Amino acid sequence: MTMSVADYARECAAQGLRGDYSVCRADFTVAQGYDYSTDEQAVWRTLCDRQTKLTRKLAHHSYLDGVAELGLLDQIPDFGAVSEKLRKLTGWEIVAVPGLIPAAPFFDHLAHRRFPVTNWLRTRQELDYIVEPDMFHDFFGHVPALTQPVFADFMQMYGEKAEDVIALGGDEMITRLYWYTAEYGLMQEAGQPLKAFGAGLMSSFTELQFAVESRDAHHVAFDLETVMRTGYEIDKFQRAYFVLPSFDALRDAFQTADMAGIVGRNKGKPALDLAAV
Ligand SMILES: C[C@H](O)[C@H](O)[C@H]1CNc2nc(N)[nH]c(=O)c2N1
Ligand SMILES: N[C@@H](Cc1ccccc1)C(=O)O
Ligand SMILES: [Fe+2]
Repeated sequence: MTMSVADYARECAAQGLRGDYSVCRADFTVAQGYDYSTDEQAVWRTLCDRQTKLTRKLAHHSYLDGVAELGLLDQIPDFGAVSEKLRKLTGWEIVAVPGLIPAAPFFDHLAHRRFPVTNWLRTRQELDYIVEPDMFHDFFGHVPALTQPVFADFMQMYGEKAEDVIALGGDEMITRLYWYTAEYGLMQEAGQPLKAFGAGLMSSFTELQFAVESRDAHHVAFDLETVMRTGYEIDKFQRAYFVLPSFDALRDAFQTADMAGIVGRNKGKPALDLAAV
């Protein structure tokens, strides 16, 4: 692992990130510490109610199938109980983290079928959008699809491949790929208008609508190498969203990619300007 918890804690504090990294284990996990206030429980229910009305209409069926399977969004999830359920369905579990964690430990968790979920919740002032991942994003956005066997396998493979790419020096490139697919991807669905696929869209009231429905949203056809060259910002609406033809197309692109070639060609080059793609 390239970064120590202490160094990362200093970096996050300097950037104004909200998590308490002082209590992290070496793999960046913490105890969930289930002691949420009644006000936080109310914020959780409000978030779920508002967002479920949107996802019903705008989310890809692969996500909605997961929500149906996972059920129960009426209170802040107990990570232990959810993990028990997931373990039976797909062999995944969720682990608590204090917030954003570095790419290497993040992908190592995925490779071992553990999904990191932040243990704190956004405030009432951030119902529409928050600039860093919180529990609502991590749980509501990412966890439902982990109940689906094909997706569950894909996410583990993602973690494994990512570790290979990081070893080649491509940590920025693999992070962009994750960003523009798992976080902000759009996906086509037979006989349907364009749908949202990425978790960063599922958890934001305003960006979900913008990305899928706004005429100002810039949509670009998915191309793996282009994605891996395209820079991003985590705290603003995305300047472009890549459109995936299907889940199978994503998996195939991933499986057949010549990652060593891509990294070799692009390492050290400046990120692509989104206005140009
Ligand atoms: C891999 C890439 O950096 C990506 O944005 C990861 C990093 N760390 C994370 N950490 C948390 N808690 N949640 C996330 O969604 C991510 N995403
Ligand atoms: N912007 C997302 C949260 C998020 C931040 C950073 C990275 C990924 C997701 C939301 O409002 O829910
Ligand atoms: Fe995320």
